[in-house]
Amino acid sequence: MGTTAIPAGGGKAIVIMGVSGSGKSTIIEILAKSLNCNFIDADDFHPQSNKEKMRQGIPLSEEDRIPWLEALRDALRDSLDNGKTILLGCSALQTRYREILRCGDPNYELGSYVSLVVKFVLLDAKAEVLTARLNKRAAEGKHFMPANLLQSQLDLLQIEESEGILRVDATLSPQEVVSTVIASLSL
Ligand SMILES: Nc1ncnc2c1ncn2[C@@H]1O[C@H](COP(=O)(O)OP(=O)(O)OP(=O)(O)O)[C@@H](O)[C@H]1O
Ligand SMILES: O=C(O)[C@H](O)[C@@H](O)[C@H](O)[C@H](O)CO
Repeated sequence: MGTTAIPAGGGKAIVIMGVSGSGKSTIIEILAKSLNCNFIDADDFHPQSNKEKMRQGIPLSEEDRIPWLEALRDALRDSLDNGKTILLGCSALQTRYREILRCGDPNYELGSYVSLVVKFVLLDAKAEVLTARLNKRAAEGKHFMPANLLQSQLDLLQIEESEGILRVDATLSPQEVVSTVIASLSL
C-alpha cells in the first residue's frame, strides 16, 4: 500500500493563525484543554537563528520560513497518521505558507484550498490592539518578538476568500474565542 491512506480515526488539524499578538499561543492552550488534544506552538519549531533575527527586529525571509513550515507540516502529518486531532498556533500569513501546512493532510490536492482535515482560524484584531498587547508583553519581558515587527506581519497577511478561513474577533475574551471556534467548526 502507498502512503496516501486517509488518516486513521478521523483526526483533524486546526491551525490558529494570525499576526504577532493576535493570541495564538493563548488560544491553543485553552482550546487544547477543551478538546483534550495536543497542541503545537510554532514558535517552538523555530531554529535559534530565526528567533535571534526576530529578537533583533528583522522580519523572517522566505528562506527562513519554508523549512520551518515544512517541519510543522510533518508534525501535523504525524498526528493525523495516528488518527489524533492536533492544534497548531502559527502565523501562516500567506496563502502559499498555508498550502504547505495543508499538505499535512495526505489527501490534500494543492490549489484546491479544501482540506477536510486541516482547517484555519484567523484571529482578527486591529493594529492598535495588537500593538498595545505586544508592548505590554515586551515590558513584562515575556517574549522574544518585538512590537516593531508587527507592521511587517500585517503587510504580509493575505487572506483569500476562496480559502474559507474562519475569522474570529480576537478582542473577545480567550474563553469566548474558544467557544466560537468550537461552535463554528462543530468540534
Ligand atoms: N483574547 C485576548 N484578550 C486579551 N488579551 C489577550 C487575548 N489573547 C491574548 N492576549 C494577550 O496578548 C498577548 C499576546 O498573546 P499571545 O502571545 O497569545 O499572541 P501570539 O499570537 O501567540 O503572539 P506571537 O505570534 O508574537 O507569539 C499576551 O500578553 C496575551 O496574554
Ligand atoms: O511568520 C513569522 O514571521 C513568524 O511566525 C512570527 O510570526 C513569529 O513566530 C511569531 O509571531 C512570534 O511569536
